[in-house]
Amino acid sequence: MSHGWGYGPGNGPDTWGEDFPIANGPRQSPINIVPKDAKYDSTLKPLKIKYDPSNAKGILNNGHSFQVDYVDDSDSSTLTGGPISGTYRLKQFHFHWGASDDRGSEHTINGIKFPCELHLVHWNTKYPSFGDAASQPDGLAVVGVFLKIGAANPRLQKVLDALDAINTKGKQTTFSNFDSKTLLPGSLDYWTYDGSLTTPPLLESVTWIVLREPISVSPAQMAKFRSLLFSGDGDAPRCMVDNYRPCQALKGRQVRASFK
Ligand SMILES: CN(C)c1nnc([C@H](N)S(N)(=O)=O)s1
Ligand SMILES: [Zn+2]
Repeated sequence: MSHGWGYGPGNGPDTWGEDFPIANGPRQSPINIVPKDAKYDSTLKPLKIKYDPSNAKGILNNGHSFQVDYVDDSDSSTLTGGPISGTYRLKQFHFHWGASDDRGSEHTINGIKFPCELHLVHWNTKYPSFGDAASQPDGLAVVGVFLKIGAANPRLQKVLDALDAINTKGKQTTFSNFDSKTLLPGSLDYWTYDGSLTTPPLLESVTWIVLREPISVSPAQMAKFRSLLFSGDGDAPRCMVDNYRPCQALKGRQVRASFK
């Protein structure tokens, strides 16, 4: 019986192409960002991010990461401007991280991996739902933020404090009144390129917006991420670590920069 995709030896990123042939497509993510090869584009607008903390609704261990889900039935939490046209609604945010501080991010900078990467997932409201948008080339916009080892980040703490309640796959709990804008760094300078979801179904529908400035995370806070399990209650415990896809070929794509 074929088990679902994951990050282990038998179901990891190198096997995903068996069930999801788009894994070898022309616009796969993540990628290695080489700042000197990125082209400054003066037509790129500043990011405009408006999040309503009351839209936060829950936090879930989905067996691959954990995600904070948002109410997305109105335009109260949106991303506009930047490289995108129109209005994209915040659907959820989640993270990818490593077993040790030398790896964990999905995107890399000059081949350098960060210990963790935050993804804020948005969908284009020109389509009726996230599901419809996810199959369109301009359907999704994901803001990526690197986490760098340093001082403890107080803005992360409410999220990390909720992890004890969702330690195994399928567990969820309410998570309300959280302003995910507080997770962003001071500068919204970004790189952008056309890419994909980094987990199956790997749909090539994402405008990636990767922020240049990382946010901080302490070693103790990283240990909290690593306290989660991929496995469900009653299963043999498997630590949730190294839940990142390796970088994919650029295949001729241009990475643009919003800054000189
Ligand atoms: C269904 N949603 C919101 C997502 N599906 N795949 C996602 C990936 N984890 S990522 N990293 O955002 O492309 S997010
Ligand atoms: Zn992600």
